[in-house]
Amino acid sequence: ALASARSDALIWARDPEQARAINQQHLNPRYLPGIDLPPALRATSDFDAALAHVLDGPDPADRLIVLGVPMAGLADVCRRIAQALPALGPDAAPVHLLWTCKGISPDTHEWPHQIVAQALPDRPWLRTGVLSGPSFAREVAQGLPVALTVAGRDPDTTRAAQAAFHGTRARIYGTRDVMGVEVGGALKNVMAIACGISDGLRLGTNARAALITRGLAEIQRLGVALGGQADTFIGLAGLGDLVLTATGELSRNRQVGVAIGQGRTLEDILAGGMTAEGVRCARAAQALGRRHGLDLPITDAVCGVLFDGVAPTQAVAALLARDPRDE
Ligand SMILES: NC(=O)C1=CN([C@@H]2O[C@H](COP(=O)(O)OP(=O)(O)OC[C@H]3O[C@@H](n4cnc5c(N)ncnc54)[C@H](OP(=O)(O)O)[C@@H]3O)[C@@H](O)[C@H]2O)C=CC1
Ligand SMILES: O=C(CO)COP(=O)(O)O
Repeated sequence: ALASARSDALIWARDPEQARAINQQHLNPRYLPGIDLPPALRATSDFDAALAHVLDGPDPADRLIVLGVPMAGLADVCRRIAQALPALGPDAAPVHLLWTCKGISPDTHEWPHQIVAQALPDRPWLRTGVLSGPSFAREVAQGLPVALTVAGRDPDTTRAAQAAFHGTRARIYGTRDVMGVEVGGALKNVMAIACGISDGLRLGTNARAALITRGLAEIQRLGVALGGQADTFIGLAGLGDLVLTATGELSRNRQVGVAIGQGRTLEDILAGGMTAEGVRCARAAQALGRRHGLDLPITDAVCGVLFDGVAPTQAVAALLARDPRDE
């Protein structure tokens, strides 16, 4: 998206072959086959060179890094940034660092902003935030319109992201609610698995709408308990991304659910190495809910099916048999 409107967008890929394909053929055959990338987009597999490119740009007000790695790679990439970024003085122009990952650490139950803060402490010139919302990568790469939320504690960060993407096909809304945006992004993946299971079982569109609506209530319940703002969950990073992922055929989390509903095993589905963040974060969401004394029945049902051998039909029956309650 950035390279569609600016000539200075540089992508770093750890695989030199991928960087070469982007530079020479303007293609990303592994992840976005068949899509022509903007000719202005350049790539490198040299991490230090990528960081130098950010620091040496002509406009010091324009230093922006977007981390597009999955949760499993976030700490690692942040540590590399910590090693490679020189210490800048207190008067240095800020460097804005955004991440796109959606999830919770399965081991430590940490959120992305906590992982980033731990890996990159004591750098007042580094301003951080999360970029999230309904955004299938393939559609963004095709130049189709997309609206996203950027959340950062410092308004400079949201402004920097909005300015960087202005003039592209991506429209960015700002908020300060980092926690709410991260909870929305992580939990919608769990709900997308639930909707996929329902659709794989051919339970119909009424059931899907029920799961989306009650799933949103569950996401909001956890998000507010963790300090997020209730309104965030009816925005792009909440309802927007939930609707997209629970219903859109491009969603990998939804695809996992559909395959399970059709009778395949999780091991078999993930054997190809597909990133489905909802699988990795469902248990952590469940644990956080329990710690806060919250009722998260859909998350519990997804965990039961994914990890505890509960049959999908049995999980549906258990959800329907819960005691009646007020909406
Ligand atoms: N795909 C989408 O439509 C969207 C994804 N997201 C979120 O963004 C995050 C990234 O998703 P996505 O791009 O789809 O993930 P993919 O797994 O498809 O791609 C990840 C990219 O990150 C690289 N990578 C993975 N681990 C590391 C690491 N430890 N160090 C360096 N590079 C690494 C991969 O490199 P290599 O090929 O060498 O393995 C690959 O280039 C996820 O949390 C996802 O939920 C958010 C919005 C939309
Ligand atoms: O987060 C996404 C769209 O906003 C991508 O969803 P999947 O990870 O389920 O493909």
